[in-house]
Amino acid sequence: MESGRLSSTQQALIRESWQKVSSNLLQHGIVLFTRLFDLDPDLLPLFQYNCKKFSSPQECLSSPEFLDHIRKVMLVIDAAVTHLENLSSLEEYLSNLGKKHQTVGVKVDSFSAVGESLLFMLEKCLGTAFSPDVREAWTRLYGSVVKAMSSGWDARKEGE
Ligand code: HEM
Repeated sequence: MESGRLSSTQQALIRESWQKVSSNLLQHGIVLFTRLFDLDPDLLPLFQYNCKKFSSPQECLSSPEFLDHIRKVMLVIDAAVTHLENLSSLEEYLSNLGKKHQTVGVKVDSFSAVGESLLFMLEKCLGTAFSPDVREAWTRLYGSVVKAMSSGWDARKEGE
């Protein structure tokens, strides 16, 4: 995860745009995950707490355990924004996080829908301030996070 891939201008754009999102992480996280289930409803069954499957995205989005997952996701992104200049310090944590997601049945491919949902949420939050340059900066940052998480995947277990 080379922070060199993000220019200092891109880092500034990310920090500035995240300020608005971080004023209410949960609220914006709900926008992200609502979009994610629209894009890929098949992700819903991966979220089970006490072995109970949700019957609809709405039910999932109102469960306290799932709201906690939303907070967890947003805090990981927040940590990436805080460590823009030294993203490699998060590499080991993210690789382990990837491993955990493989264990619960997530496929690496599903992270692209998460990325699209992240951009959707940012656009909703920022409106016209979500310029092509801001989009490009976020696409790069998210790409680095996914790359680090994917390094935790054991290719032999994929598809099991
Ligand atoms: C395809 C999308 C995803 C699915 C289906 C998914 C699913 C899960 C599940 C089932 C768990 C375990 C239960 C729980 O803690 O709620 C979990 C844990 C977690 N997820 Fe995700 N997740 C996804 C994306 C992400 C992303 C993009 C991030 C961060 C960038 C993330 C961060 C976390 C964290 C921090 C935990 C807690 C890990 C721990 O207990 O140490 N998840 N995820």
